[in-house]
Amino acid sequence: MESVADASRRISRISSHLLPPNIQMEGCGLRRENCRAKGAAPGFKVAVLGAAGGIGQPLAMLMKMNPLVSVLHLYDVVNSPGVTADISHMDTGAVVRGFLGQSQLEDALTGMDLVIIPAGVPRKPGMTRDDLFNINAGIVKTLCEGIAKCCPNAIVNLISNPVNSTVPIAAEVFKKAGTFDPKRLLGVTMLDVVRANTFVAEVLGLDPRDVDVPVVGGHAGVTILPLLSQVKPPCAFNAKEIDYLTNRIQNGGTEVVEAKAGAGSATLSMAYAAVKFADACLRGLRGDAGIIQCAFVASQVTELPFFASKVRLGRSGVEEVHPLGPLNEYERDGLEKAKKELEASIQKGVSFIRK
Ligand SMILES: NC(=O)c1ccc[n+]([C@@H]2O[C@H](COP(=O)([O-])OP(=O)(O)OC[C@H]3O[C@@H](n4cnc5c(N)ncnc54)[C@H](O)[C@@H]3O)[C@@H](O)[C@H]2O)c1
Ligand SMILES: O=C(O)C[C@H](O)C(=O)O
Repeated sequence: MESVADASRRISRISSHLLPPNIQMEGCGLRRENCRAKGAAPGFKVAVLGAAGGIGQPLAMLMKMNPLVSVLHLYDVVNSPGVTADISHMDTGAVVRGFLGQSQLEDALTGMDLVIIPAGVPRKPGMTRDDLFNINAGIVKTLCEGIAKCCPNAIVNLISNPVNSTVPIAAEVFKKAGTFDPKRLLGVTMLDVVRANTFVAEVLGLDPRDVDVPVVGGHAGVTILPLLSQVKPPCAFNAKEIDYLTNRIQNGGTEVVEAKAGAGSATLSMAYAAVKFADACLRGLRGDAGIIQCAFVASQVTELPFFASKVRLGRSGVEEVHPLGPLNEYERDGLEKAKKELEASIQKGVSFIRK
């Protein structure tokens, strides 16, 4: 089996050119460095950390297809050379470079505009997201230390679970490094919105693309709070529908974990949601107006320091955190339950760094 050191050397060779790592062309007398490619076209530089994983691979593929991306860095502690070689053959504009192992983390991050983090272990049946804390907290800490050092102005999209704790961990790492900008740290809760749109559309008999359900709070169990009273297009649900939809949206992740029966959690729908969210962040960075998405961010919308709600994205990241709007009694009850659990998860993340 190839050692990490050998694989590192191999990926360095592959990554040392702006051209994709296609086969060596000496056989026909042409070396890669003699090709006429001038390097990356204008666009954003994006890194995916955990790029060889279940989410990372389809996410990397979809980001390679995004016309706003000019450079795509794929980092993982295993298998990134293969994923990089594979994706680099796609005939889209982004130049792809691979990075393997901690020794290449800084190169992976330097100069990035957006860093997407799906690194970490997923759930198995019977586990909660919080059961992932012990492993994923350390992974997120290390990666965020790298971001603070190498690309402190990058927008960070944090996917690794438990999001309700990993976002506070990231914030504490950045505070310690003196680089924390609350506008640039976003926990990705887009999958909850994607699921909510799908399930609500099913109940209403609509096309999910025409449905918009705000989902606020956090990203675990009762902290996932769909605001069904604010669905667009405006509609009414009966009590049975509200119970069914709220439970299904809150337990959508568990539904997938159980169906995968030990083979991990949502990867494909998550990659789709992550790319939808990353694309919104990039359009905001480009200066597009009126880009609103839900995300778990530093917030004053409740008394908690972090909360998921609608945010307006722009050139500096989160430019405005929207208030929750009018809630009905069912949602007000849900909000109290969500806040109780969220407070403990946030505190757990903060203590992990401050201890
Ligand atoms: N926010 C959400 O909505 C959401 C949705 C789905 C999954 N998730 C979470 O995303 C995470 C990844 O899920 P997955 O299914 O892709 O898991 P996976 O095990 O398939 O992939 C994780 C990848 O992370 C890599 N990794 C581990 N340690 C690393 C490190 N220190 N640096 C860089 N990479 C490292 C692994 O090598 C692996 O390739 C899990 O924590 C999961 O719970 C979040
Ligand atoms: O459920 C999980 O563990 C993964 C993810 O958070 C999800 O919502 O699918």
